[in-house]
Amino acid sequence: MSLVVGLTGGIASGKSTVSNMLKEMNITVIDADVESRLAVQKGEPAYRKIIAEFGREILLENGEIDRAALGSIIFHQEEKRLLLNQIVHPEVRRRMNEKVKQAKLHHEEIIVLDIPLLFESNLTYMADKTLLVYVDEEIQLKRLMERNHLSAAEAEARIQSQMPLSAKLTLADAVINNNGTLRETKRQLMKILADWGIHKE
Ligand SMILES: CC(C)(COP(=O)(O)OP(=O)(O)OC[C@H]1O[C@@H](n2cnc3c(N)ncnc32)[C@H](O)[C@@H]1O)[C@@H](O)C(=O)NCCC(=O)NCCS
Ligand SMILES: Nc1ncnc2c1ncn2[C@@H]1O[C@H](COP(=O)(O)OP(=O)(O)OP(=O)(O)O)[C@@H](O)[C@H]1O
Repeated sequence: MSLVVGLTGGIASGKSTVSNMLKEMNITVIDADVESRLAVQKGEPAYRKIIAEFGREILLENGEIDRAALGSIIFHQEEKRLLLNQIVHPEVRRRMNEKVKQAKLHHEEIIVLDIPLLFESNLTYMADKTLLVYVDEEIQLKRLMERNHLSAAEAEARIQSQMPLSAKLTLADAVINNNGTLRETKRQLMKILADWGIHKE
């Protein structure tokens, strides 16, 4: 019976960093952000719905979604964000469920679902355990600004579009404090996996 772990956090809290550590241990990670990108590619059902709702001004020259343009809309207008979520999230859930099914057929010891909005979208039913990657807000803001080359206002708008990380602390089964070094994050990850009966090098 596979252990299904819902990995979550906040934007730029370190989910992908932890996901990469898990992949290095040959653990299957199913990434909601990756599935979300695939779901909105040209020709996909969600692609047509997004154009119908947001217009062709959110397209690049090559006809693909201009992610920066769409982001600048939805991270500043809640009703537009909810509209996009209604279009994209069902497709993401469908695609992830398919991949979970495939992974379970291979009787994998552990399957990790990297879902940024695990708690916001009430998706904890998909997982046996939830693992939060926590970071202090000022570090989160700094890392997001540096990674995405965003202004403080733009980064803050993205952070404010999610449940505060402090509120997620009480919801998760386990927490990795990612304020420190990668080495410290890895050590916490290995201990949590071991506590859950998953022993990796
Ligand atoms: C708005 C979009 C086009 C911006 O694309 P961009 O490449 O800049 O960001 P990316 O997709 O890599 O997301 C980066 C992070 O932003 C946060 N985020 C993305 N979408 C949302 C959302 N609807 N609500 C809150 N936070 C979000 C997540 O922490 C995510 O990890 C894209 O995020 C999108 O299509 N979002 C809607 C689908 C969604 O909710 N995805 C996130 C979880 S499935
Ligand atoms: N412990 C750490 N020390 C220093 N930098 C870190 C640490 N953890 C993550 N980072 C950096 O912070 C940024 C955000 O990390 P990461 O991309 O893993 O976050 P995320 O939660 O996956 O973000 P998103 O919500 O956008 O998917 C990246 O540039 C990453 O290299």
